[in-house]
Amino acid sequence: MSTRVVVSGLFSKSYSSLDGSIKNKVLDFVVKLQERPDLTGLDLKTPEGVRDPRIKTARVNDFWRAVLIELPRASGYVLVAVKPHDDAYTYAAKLRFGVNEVTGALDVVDAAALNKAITQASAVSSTQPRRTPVLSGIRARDLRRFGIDTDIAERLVTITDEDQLLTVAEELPGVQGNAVLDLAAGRGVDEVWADLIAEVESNIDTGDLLGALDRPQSRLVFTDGSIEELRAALESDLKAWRIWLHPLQRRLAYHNGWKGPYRVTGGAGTGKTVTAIHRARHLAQRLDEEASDAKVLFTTFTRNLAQNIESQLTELAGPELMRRRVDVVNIDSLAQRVLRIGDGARLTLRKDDDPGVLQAWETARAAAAEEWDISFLQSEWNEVVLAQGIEERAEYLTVSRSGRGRRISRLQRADLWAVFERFTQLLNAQNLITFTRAAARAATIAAQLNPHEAPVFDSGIRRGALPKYRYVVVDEAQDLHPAHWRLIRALVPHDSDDLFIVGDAHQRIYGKPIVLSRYGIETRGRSRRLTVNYRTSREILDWSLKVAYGHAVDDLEGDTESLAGARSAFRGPVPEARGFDSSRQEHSALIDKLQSWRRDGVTWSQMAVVTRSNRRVADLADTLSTGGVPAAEVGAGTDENALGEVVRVMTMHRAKGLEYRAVAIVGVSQRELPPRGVRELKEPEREVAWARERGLVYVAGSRAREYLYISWAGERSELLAGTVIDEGELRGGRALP
Ligand SMILES: Nc1ncnc2c1ncn2[C@@H]1O[C@H](COP(=O)(O)OP(=O)(O)OP(=O)(O)O)[C@@H](O)[C@H]1O
Repeated sequence: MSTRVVVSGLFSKSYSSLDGSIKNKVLDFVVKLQERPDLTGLDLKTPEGVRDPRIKTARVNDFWRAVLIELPRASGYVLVAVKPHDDAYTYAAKLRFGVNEVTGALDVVDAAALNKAITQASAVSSTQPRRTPVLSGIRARDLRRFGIDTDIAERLVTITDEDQLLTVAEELPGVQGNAVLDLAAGRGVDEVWADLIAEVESNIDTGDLLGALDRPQSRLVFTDGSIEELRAALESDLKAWRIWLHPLQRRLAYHNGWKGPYRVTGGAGTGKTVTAIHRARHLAQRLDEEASDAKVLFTTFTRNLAQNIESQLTELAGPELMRRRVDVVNIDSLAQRVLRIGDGARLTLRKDDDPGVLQAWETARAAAAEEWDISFLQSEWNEVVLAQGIEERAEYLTVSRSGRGRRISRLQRADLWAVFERFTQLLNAQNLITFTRAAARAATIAAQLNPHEAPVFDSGIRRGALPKYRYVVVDEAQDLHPAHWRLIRALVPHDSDDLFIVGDAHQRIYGKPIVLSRYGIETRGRSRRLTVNYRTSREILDWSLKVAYGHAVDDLEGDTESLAGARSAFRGPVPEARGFDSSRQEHSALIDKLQSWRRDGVTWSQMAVVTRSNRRVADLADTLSTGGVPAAEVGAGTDENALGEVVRVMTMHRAKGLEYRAVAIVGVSQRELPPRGVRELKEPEREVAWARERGLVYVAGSRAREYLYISWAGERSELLAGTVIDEGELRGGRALP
C-alpha cells in the first residue's frame, strides 16, 4: 500500500520561491516518498535537536532537503518545507506541531518565525503607549476559543500596530491566523467563531494525529494514495484556492442537505466564485455517485465569465467529470437554447439600447392614445410584463405594479398593452428579440416542458428535450433579471440543495434590486456572507469600499447589506489618481504608467485598462499599441487565454468577475461617468441607474490585485467623491475624517 503524503499549509511558503526545475524534483520526491518511503536514497532521518523525533528531513537532491512530520506507524508524512540542506536542519529544529486541544486541528508552526514576528510586534507597540490596541475590546480568553496559546493571546491583545498584528497572524496556524485577521477587521467573536469553527468535539484526543488530519481546520491537503490530486496541485503552483479553502468556504461548498436554495453574499474578491466552483464539483461528484441521469448547471451573467469559470472548474474537476456532469453557460445563451428547443425559432438577440429596438418602440408608441416616454415603456415592459411573465392582455390589466412609483389607470394599461403588442410584432417581423424578452419566453417554455417529467410530444415539441438539471449554481446573481430567475426555477425541481446562489449587490451593473422569494426561490434562513478578500491589497480594498461607502444595498432578499467587516490579508501600494487637461495627456501618462508597471515585473497580460464606454475601447487599444505597449481589446466572445502577452483593454462591464495584477481605470471624468444618458434620466430610473454606475466603478477598482491607477481628463467624476483628497493624491488605507 502506498504511503499517505499530506501537504501542510506552511509548505507553500518555501515552495513558491523555488524555481521550476526544483519544483519538478519535489514532485519526483513526493512520488518516491509515496511509493517507496523505505528507499535508502531518500535518506530519511531525524535531525539532532528537534523537539519531536517524528520530525524528519529527507533528500530531494544533493542540495535540497524536505522537512517532514512522520505520521503514526510510518503510515504517511506531512510535507512542511523544502529548503537548502543546512537551512532544512535549522528549520526542522524550530518546527513545532501538535493537535490543538481547543480546535482539534493539527497545527504546524514555524516557531522561529512566529517568535520573531511577535517579539517585533511587541517592541513596536511598546513605542506607541498612547495607541489603542488593534484588538481593543477582545480579551485574551476570547482568542483562546480559536485555539491560540494563552501566552501568545496575551501578547496579541496588546499589539497597537495593525501591520505588525497581521504579520503575526500570518505565522499562526490556519484557523488561529484567520481569527485574528477577522477580529482585527472589527467582526464579533461569536460571528468569527461561527464562521471558522462552528462546532468542536467535547473530548479532543490530542494524541490522535490521524483524527486531527481529517478536520478541515487543519489546513492540509493530502493525496490519499492517489498522486494525481497532489500532482495537479503542485503543477498549478499550489494555487491556493484549489486547496486551502477558508473553513467557511469549505463548509458551504461541501455541505449536504440544505432543504432548499442557499445564498452566499460577500464583497468583491471574497472567493464567492471559488466557493461556487468547488460546490459545482461537489454536486457533480454526488450525481456520479448516485448514478443519476441529471447534470449540474453553472450559470452566470456574461459569456466571458462563463468561459473563465468553465476553465477553472475543468482544472478542479477534470475534463471527464465536466463532460458527464456539468454545463457552464451564461444565462442569456441558456435562454436562447431553451427558446430554440421550444419555439424552434432562430431569433437574433438585441440589447434594449439597440437602434433597431429603439426604432421599434418609436413606431409602436406613435399609434398610442397617450404620449409615452420610451424609457418608461421599456421599464414597464421589462419590470412588470417580462418580470412577471405576463403573456395576456387581461393579466396585464389587473397585475400588481407595486414599486413602480407612477400610478396608471386601467384605460392607460390597455393603451400600453397595445404598444407592447405592436412592439413585439415589429421585432418578430425582423426575427429580433430583446434579451429580457428571450429570457421571459424561455422561462415560460421551460415551465411547460418540464424536463423532469417523462418525455412526451406536445404540440410538436418533445418534452424532455430540455437538459435535465438536478442542481443549479448561479454566480453574479445580483445582475439576473426576474425572467432569468423564473427560467432557472423552471429548469430545476424543488428539492434539497437545488440552488446555490452567489452574488454581491454592490457589484450590480445590469439588474435591479429583486427579492428572490417572489420567484419561488426561498433562501431565508439559508444564507451566509464571506468577508475575507483574497484578491486585493488592503489599500485597494479601502479604495473600493470608499466608492461603495455609505451606499447600502439589498441582499437579494429584501433586506439591506453593507460591506462591513471586509478585510484583506495583504498590503500593497496605495492607489494613484490623476487628472489631466486633455485626453492626449491622459493617454500619454497611461502609457508611462503601464511601462512603469512592466519595469516593476508585472507582465503585459497581467495588466488591464478599463473604461466606461464601449466606443473608447478600440481607440485605447490602438493608442497603446502605437505608444509601444502591446494591447488587445477584450470583447464579448474574446477568449482571453488566446490573447497572449498583451495588455487587456475592456469596458467596465466586461471586467466583471475578472482579475489582474494591475488595473488602470481611465476616462473617469464628469463627462464620461456616468454617461450623459444616465445623467439626464429622471426619477425613479435615475436612482437605480446611478447605483449601477457606482457599482461599475466598484467592480472596476476591485479587479486589481496589487496596483490600481485612476485617471481622467477635465473635471473628475462625482463618483470618485470620498476616494480622492485632491487631484493627484488618494487617501488609500486611512479612514475618512
Ligand atoms: N481560500 C482561498 N485561498 C486563497 N485564495 C483564494 C481563496 N478563495 C479565493 N481566493 C482567490 O481570491 C480571488 C477572488 O476570488 P473569487 O473570484 O472567487 O472572488 P469573488 O467573491 O467571486 O469576487 P468578485 O465578486 O469580485 O468577482 C481569486 O484569485 C481566488 O483564486
